[in-house]
Amino acid sequence: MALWRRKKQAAPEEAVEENDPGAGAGVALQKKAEAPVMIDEPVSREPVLTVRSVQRSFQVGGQPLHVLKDINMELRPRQLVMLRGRSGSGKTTLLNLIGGLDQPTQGEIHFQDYPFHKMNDHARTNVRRKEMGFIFQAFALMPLLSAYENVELSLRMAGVPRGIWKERVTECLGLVGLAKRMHHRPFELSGGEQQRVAIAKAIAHRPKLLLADEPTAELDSQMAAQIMSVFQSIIETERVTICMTTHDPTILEVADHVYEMVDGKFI
Ligand SMILES: Nc1ncnc2c1ncn2[C@@H]1O[C@H](COP(=O)(O)OP(=O)(O)OP(=O)(O)O)[C@@H](O)[C@H]1O
Repeated sequence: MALWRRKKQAAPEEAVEENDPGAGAGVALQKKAEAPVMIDEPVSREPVLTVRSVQRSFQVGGQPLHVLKDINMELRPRQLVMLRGRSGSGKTTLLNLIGGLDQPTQGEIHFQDYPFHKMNDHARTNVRRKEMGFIFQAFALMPLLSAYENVELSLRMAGVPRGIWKERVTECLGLVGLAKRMHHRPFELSGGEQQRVAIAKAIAHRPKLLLADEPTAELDSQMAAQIMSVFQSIIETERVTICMTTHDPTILEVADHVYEMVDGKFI
C-alpha cells in the first residue's frame, strides 16, 4: 500500500497517521516512476544550488588531508537528492559546504544567486537563516520546549513576524502529521515523531533548500519510510528542494537523484 499519493493530496496528517506502526498498516514508499502527474505551476529549471570543481582539505598533523576531490553537482527545484557513501567518504563535509557552514579549499558553490565560496561567515549565516533549513544533530530539538515551542523558536530565529507564528507553527506540525502531539516535549515523543518535529522546525520559515544529515539513521525501517513520505509531501506543499545523506539502501528508490560517494569523489 502506498503511504502517500500525490494525486490525492491528502492531508499528510492523515497520510502519516494512518500508517502509524501501531495501526499495523504496511509502509511502502512511493517510487518516483509511479508518481501521478499533477496539474501545477511550472517548476523552474534553474538550479537551486551548483557545486563546481570543489575540493576540501584539512590540515592534520601538518599534512593536508584531501577529503573532497573535484566534486560537481546540481540541485534543482523540488528535487529529493541523496548523497550515499560509506562512513568517512565525505558526505557530511560536502553537506556542510552546501549549507554554507564551511567553505571549499578550491572550487565554487552557488546557492541561488549567492556565491558561497566568496562570502564571509556573517553573510552566509544571514542567507542560511532565511533560505535554508537544517536537520542536523547540531540543530537538534530543545529538550525542555514542546514541539510547538520548538517550531516557534525557529520562526523567531528567522525573524518571521510574530503575528503569523501561531498559524505557521500549527500548519507545519499538521504537515508532518503531529497536530495531536503539539504540546509534547521531545522525550514524550517516539524517535520518528521527534524527527518529524525537526522537519517542521526546519521548514517553518519556508526555506528554498532543506539539508538533512542521516535523517533516518536512528529509526527502524517503518519510521524511516514515514520520514521519506513526509519529505515527498513537503516537496509538493512547500516547494522545497531536499538534499540528504544516507547509508540506508532501502530508501534510495524515492530519490530523484543519488550521488554515490567513494573516498571524496562521486562515482
Ligand atoms: N575538520 C576536520 N578536520 C580533519 N579531518 C576532518 C574534518 N572533518 C572531516 N574530516 C575527515 O574527513 C573524512 C570524511 O568525513 P565526513 O564526516 O565528511 O564523512 P561521512 O561520509 O559523513 O561519514 P559518516 O557517514 O560516518 O558521517 C573523515 O576521514 C574525517 O575524519
